[in-house]
Amino acid sequence: MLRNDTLTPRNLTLTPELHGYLLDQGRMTPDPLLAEVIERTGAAIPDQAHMVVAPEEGALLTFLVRLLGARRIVEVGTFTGYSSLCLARGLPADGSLITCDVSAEWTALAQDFWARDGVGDRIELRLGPALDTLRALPAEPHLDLAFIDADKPGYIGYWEELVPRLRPGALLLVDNTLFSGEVIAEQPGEKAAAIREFNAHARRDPRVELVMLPIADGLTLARRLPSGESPVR
Ligand SMILES: C[S@@+](CC[C@H](N)C(=O)[O-])C[C@H]1O[C@@H](n2cnc3c(N)ncnc32)[C@H](O)[C@@H]1O
Repeated sequence: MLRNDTLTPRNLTLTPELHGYLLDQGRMTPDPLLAEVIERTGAAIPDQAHMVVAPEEGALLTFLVRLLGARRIVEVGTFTGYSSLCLARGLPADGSLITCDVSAEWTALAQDFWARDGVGDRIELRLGPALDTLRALPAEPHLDLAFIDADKPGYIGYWEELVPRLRPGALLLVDNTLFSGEVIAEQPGEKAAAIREFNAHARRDPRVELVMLPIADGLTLARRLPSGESPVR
């Protein structure tokens, strides 16, 4: 068994300059519409603007949708629509994204951006507590990808509704799973404690295999195992 102190973290501190280089060289710099989402969110909702996913994470969402050839997606946590745009842009013309939120005010901004991007017809906004929306979805496995990025104490409930609805091989992505590093604090705050409980819950789940990436605030990728397939680890 490898001791923890023999594992050297390889992660870099991203200075603004290095972050700019990463976005540029990875072709992940927000295009004018995505940049406008960031700017208008900052102007309209300055206290909450940090909730928009990072540009590199948004680019990864589009990439994964395309990689999987995903056609049916569910998102929990719309806000002003940045991640929805990234997900919808990866969909084929007949693909669909259902996105859940409780705020009519914040998602009004999102709807404007989607329409202007030409992906509005692929996105269905469902307003109301996400748990109710997820419970109303068909129970059988039909989703190719799902993304959780909403209230942290709700994560386990969202996971439990989404995992059975994933097709074999489908991906469930979960945001903020390192929660600014607070997940390992001795006395984590309420949200970090909820994420820690969620992480332990996901880690024990035999229906999926997992990786956790230190991108942005931490992103967990869970792949629904086809029946008879064992996790690689
Ligand atoms: C972190 S933000 C989502 C950010 C978004 N993914 C983006 O890239 O801009 C979380 C969102 O979850 C929504 N939310 C909070 N509690 C919710 C609930 N119980 N059901 C549905 N949405 C909820 C909030 O209104 C907020 O817009």
